[in-house]
Amino acid sequence: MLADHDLVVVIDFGAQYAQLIARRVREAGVYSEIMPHSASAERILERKPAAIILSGGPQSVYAENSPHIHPAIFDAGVPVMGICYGFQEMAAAMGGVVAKTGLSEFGRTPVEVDEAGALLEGCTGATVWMSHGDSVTSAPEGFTPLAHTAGAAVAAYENTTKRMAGVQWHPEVLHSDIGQQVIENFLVKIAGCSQDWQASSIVDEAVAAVKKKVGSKKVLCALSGGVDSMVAAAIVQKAIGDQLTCVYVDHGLQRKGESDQVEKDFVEITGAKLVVKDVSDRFLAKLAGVIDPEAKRKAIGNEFIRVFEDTAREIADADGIDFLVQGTLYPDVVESGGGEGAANIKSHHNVGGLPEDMQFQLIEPLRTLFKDEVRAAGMQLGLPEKLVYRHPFPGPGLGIRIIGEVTRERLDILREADFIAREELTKAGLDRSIWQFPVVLLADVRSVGVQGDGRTYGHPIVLRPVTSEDAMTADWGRLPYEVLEKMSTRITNEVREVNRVVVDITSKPPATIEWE
Ligand SMILES: Nc1ncnc2c1ncn2[C@@H]1O[C@H](COP(=O)(O)OP(=O)(O)OP(=O)(O)O)[C@@H](O)[C@H]1O
Ligand SMILES: O=c1[nH]c(=O)c2[nH+]cn([C@@H]3O[C@H](COP(=O)(O)O)[C@@H](O)[C@H]3O)c2[nH]1
Ligand SMILES: NC(=O)CC[C@H](N)C(=O)O
Ligand SMILES: [Mg+2]
Repeated sequence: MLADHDLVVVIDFGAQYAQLIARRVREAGVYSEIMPHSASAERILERKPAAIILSGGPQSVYAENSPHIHPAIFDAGVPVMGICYGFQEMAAAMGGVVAKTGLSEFGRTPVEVDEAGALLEGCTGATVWMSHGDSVTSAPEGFTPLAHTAGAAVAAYENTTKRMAGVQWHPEVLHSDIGQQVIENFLVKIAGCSQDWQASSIVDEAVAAVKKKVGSKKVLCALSGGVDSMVAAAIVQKAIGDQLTCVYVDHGLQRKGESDQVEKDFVEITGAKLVVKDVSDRFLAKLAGVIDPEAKRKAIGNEFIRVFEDTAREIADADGIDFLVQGTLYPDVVESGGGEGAANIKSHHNVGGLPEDMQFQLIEPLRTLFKDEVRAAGMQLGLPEKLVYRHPFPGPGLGIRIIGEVTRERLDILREADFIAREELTKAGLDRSIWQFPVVLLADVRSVGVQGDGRTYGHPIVLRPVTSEDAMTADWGRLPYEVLEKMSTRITNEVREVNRVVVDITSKPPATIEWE
């Protein structure tokens, strides 16, 4: 398949962003795949890579048992780029010094360019996205240090003779200026790759793969009304038509108006079969007394599957139903610890929250993709823009936006506050500039207020507007003060139990988008 194209191998050291690196390389017109750091040097070199990129990772290169690449990789004459942990790994392997300096940097960081070289050509300074605790304090001999930040004495280096280079920051994330440029500079100027690869249609490949896998069997699709499952369903419907039945689970953790909209919009647009399961009692019973976020996620993930199993039994013919379609995306997989050696950040209900005894074979046509790639596929499939650009909403819904136990009463409070905040966002015309807008109830926190000349002892609501491209990194959304004021006034006036509204101004990292 790749006989005519250069291949860039991304070595995954347990990064949150390995797939994102591969994707940026593909965006630069060079085909790219990921391999685990545990792959042997022979296995990697057998692929005849035109270049290798070493990803970031949670470990420290000098620590015992930290992951390493075989030194043969650095001697093979193949161009290598290191990113974050990979940058530190390359520095250490080539004779530089890596240390914990006590100067961590997380999120937006200004970088000063000392000498642009080939890697940073044309750049004098930039704002980049950092996420590190260790630093390269001295570049290896023969490597030119190119840049520094307040917390990283050497933030970039290159050795054009050896065709090696690296950066401490994350050029693969959207929030780094000159990110794509740095990757392209490495690929083209340092490694000499040809930019002749084009992503063939994601949709056509996925349709063919589903046809082959399913044959004439019946398939169930978990449909949430969100973009991902709608695109997944549309792909499967294109492949196997009315062998498909969609199931929407109304678990009582939805936002106001959500359930009606799913029934109306989806069936109208696709004409697919839809079963709606009204099971809020079941979910609330499973969530009673549960406070730990991971326990909540697992309880919800389990119950989802139990409902799908019940539905499969109800509608199956003699053959039964073996396949379950989910709109899982790559961020769901990697955050659930599904990347090679990746840390478990949170168990997404559809990946890490699935029960161990699940009988279904999963069909997840979007599992290696990111939200904006899915949106592009949705537009290509002819789905309406209004639905394709809906804000994402997590499967566990308001259940992970109530910090504390989930009860009906608390859900009602949050549902109202969320509705007001979203209504004001839409009125202000900001739906497209804000990527997602969680509204969170701090149910176990109370504070004193004065309302109508009397004392109140109510709950705070947190507004969490964010900008992002793919949920892997995010910045806090700068809502205009007038809009925030309107939200705050309306929420405290209209939702009796709330007497305080606060805004979350943290990027991801260090925070995540959701609070649990
Ligand atoms: N209420 C629900 N009923 C049935 N399936 C669901 C429900 N909520 C989530 N799912 C399943 O879990 C998957 C992951 O949920 P997620 O919220 O990430 O995706 P989505 O809802 O399809 O898209 P979006 O990210 O835009 O909300 C969905 O694609 C869908 O397959
Ligand atoms: O379907 C889902 N099931 C889950 O369990 C889940 N947890 C987080 N999210 C969504 O994923 C994106 C990244 O979220 P975080 O920054 O909070 O990890 C954001 O868009 C979140 O809303 C989920 N979606
Ligand atoms: N994001 C990373 O790759 C981090 C690398 C290393 N764990 C550090 O903290 O410096
Ligand atoms: Mg959703």
